[in-house]
Amino acid sequence: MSIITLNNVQKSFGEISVLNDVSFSVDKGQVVALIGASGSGKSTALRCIDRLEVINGGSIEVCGHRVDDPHLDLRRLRQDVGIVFQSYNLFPHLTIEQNITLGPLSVKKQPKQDARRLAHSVLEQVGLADKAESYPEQLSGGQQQRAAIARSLAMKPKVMLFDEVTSALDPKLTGEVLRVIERLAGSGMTMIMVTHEMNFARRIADKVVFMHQGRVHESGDASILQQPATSELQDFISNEL
Ligand SMILES: Nc1ncnc2c1ncn2[C@@H]1O[C@H](COP(=O)(O)OP(=O)(O)OP(=O)(O)O)[C@@H](O)[C@H]1O
Repeated sequence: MSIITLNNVQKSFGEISVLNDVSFSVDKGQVVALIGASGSGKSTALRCIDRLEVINGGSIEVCGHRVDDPHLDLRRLRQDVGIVFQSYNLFPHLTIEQNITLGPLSVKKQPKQDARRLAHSVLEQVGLADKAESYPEQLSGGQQQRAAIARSLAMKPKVMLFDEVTSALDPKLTGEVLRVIERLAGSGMTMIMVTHEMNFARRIADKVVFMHQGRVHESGDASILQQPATSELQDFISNEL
């Protein structure tokens, strides 16, 4: 059963058409790798799913929310959809625990004790149980990114969107973050990840969506990375490896 559906999505910035007739769906529990060259529209597609961008045509449905509906309840959408970016966006003046409890306290109005308990459980999940009292600047990039993932998880999202979350990290820190994402995928979380980590995509993606010039050019299970049907995907993979 699909939990995310994009149907003929169009998105332009002024005169520039960035997404053309983009359609794909994600089933509950599926891990989707969204791949493609720089500028092919991957981040824009992800941002449209969370209504950080408003689409110009087509439709998007996520966890039962019609994202293109002008009367969409944004707060409810954002509770169901967690999104993590390349830049961790943690508040520098708050401890890791305070960063994580902010959403549960202010959006979900959870009692403080419950929010703290939750923070410790999600920090444990990402291997940062001992960093609750630290400030972001005291953490490595990989640790900050894992804290950002924990912050998203504290909102108990039904789906997670990852936008090139390891692009700013060196290989060792990248590995730490990918292991957290892999564990999350193993626990049944539905996710879309925009990634340039082809080996990672090959290992954990149930479905690969290859974008080229604002269109879904090829999609299928991870075997398309081994045997691409189109020369564009073939070229892309050769350049990435
Ligand atoms: N807010 C914006 N205003 C104008 N143009 C934009 C905006 N956001 C994205 N674009 C343009 O849309 C196109 C697609 O960008 P997008 O970031 O979605 O690509 P991408 O595939 O994620 O690339 P990358 O791998 O480099 O992040 C690019 O040409 C970009 O310049």
